[in-house]
Amino acid sequence: MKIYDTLKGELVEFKPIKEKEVKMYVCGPTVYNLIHVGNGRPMIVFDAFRRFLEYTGYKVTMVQNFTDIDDKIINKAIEENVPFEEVSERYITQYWKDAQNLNIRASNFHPKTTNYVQEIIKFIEDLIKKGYAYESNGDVYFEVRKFKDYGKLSHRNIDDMKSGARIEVSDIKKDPLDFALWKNAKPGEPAWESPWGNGRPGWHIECSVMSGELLGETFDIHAGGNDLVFPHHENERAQSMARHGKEFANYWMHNGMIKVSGDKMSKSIGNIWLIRDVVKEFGADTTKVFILSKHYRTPLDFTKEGLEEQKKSVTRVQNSLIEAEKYFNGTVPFIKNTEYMKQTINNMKEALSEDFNTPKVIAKIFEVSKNLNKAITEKNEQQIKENYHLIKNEMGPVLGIFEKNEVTTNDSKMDKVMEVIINTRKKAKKEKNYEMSDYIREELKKVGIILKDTPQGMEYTIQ
Ligand SMILES: Nc1ncnc2c1ncn2[C@@H]1O[C@H](COP(=O)(O)OP(=O)(O)OP(=O)(O)O)[C@@H](O)[C@H]1O
Ligand SMILES: [Zn+2]
Repeated sequence: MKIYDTLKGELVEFKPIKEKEVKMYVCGPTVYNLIHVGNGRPMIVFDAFRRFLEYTGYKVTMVQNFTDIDDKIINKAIEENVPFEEVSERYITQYWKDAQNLNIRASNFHPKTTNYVQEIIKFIEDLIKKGYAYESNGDVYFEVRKFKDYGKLSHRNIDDMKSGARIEVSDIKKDPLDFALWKNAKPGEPAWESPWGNGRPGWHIECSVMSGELLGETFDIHAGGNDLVFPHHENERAQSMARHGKEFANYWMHNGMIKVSGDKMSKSIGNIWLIRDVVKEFGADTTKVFILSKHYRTPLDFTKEGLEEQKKSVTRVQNSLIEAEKYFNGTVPFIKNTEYMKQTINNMKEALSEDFNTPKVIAKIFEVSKNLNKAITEKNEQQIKENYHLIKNEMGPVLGIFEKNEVTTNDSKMDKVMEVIINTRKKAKKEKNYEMSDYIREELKKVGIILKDTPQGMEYTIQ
């Protein structure tokens, strides 16, 4: 399998540290707001990548952190006049709702920064001992010039960076490039005791610590959005390599940005689309297909038109699956992989082994769905089974799409619930409990569900 490694700046052959095992770390969200489509991209892409690794026989250990202490969280807590934990816990809970709606599997570990403060302190103490960090005014800084490899991941030259205008000048740092490992707490801010006084961890250190604790000092793949390459990942790498004296992550994978009219979709710019709103309007499959139909490293323009377009194709696939199920009265019989199936599966594996080329696989799914429709029209049972199982049990699950019948599941569940309600009302009427039967009718009416007596029995309509 080949992947593009940001550090080497080229496609490279992937070789895990331990045969058939992959340990990977994905930078997770800072939990002070609801997840937007931009944050959704690494979730969707790396969930699919992990599924593919597992599909090809790797045992994967995946870690995705929650940054649950940070300036943005503190500011939100001050705004709302609540403890910072209330903000972070609220958005972690909401994260899980979004992840579940998107059919994204939980990682093996979801560590939170605040649970690793002692390990963080220890890590910083080691960096100071080794001469890579210094204390200043209750803060602790990493001394970038001491780490010879600095800039290698983001392909930047340390002297060019220094002349860059965006780095603030401060008299408490030895060098403007030095970054905070530990921040002295201002009065009233959340703080932990440390050898440097009360304070809290800087942003980058948490990922070095949690990845090291859960995956080891050197692990296979580090992933995240490409907005994190510098400074976040450059700094993570510097800290970890300075402390352990060995490579941090063997491969670096970065997804491109979701953009809106040319700008990065971002909370700070305010051009965000919440993932839950998009899933509600277009469904999880369309949201995921929209993202996976572009190669993960390229920028992707978010437009409603783009989603609408994608929804048409996705609905065609969903309908073809439903029609196949109907053809066999519910369950499409199992079939042993035929030559056609084996070849299609091999094509998929080849595409995904070439820097995770999901657009090729999505295009193939659309083609297989067309074949499925044709087979249904021609009543060719063998081909119905082949094409159906290719989508439903091979290509779909590998990417995390078309696993649930989005079109029907809710409708049929709703039918079932309504059947129970209608029967309860019937029973109430039979027992002359008119108060109860009227209550049921009126309460349903309030939410726009109208009961109607028809020659076939009681029916309902939703307004
Ligand atoms: N527009 C985007 N497109 C793709 N990935 C993104 C985008 N915005 C954030 N990410 C990724 O989402 C993950 C979670 O990031 P985080 O919560 O730190 O968001 P963020 O970068 O602070 O968002 P924002 O810029 O909206 O404040 C990271 O891997 C980050 O790279
Ligand atoms: Zn990180």
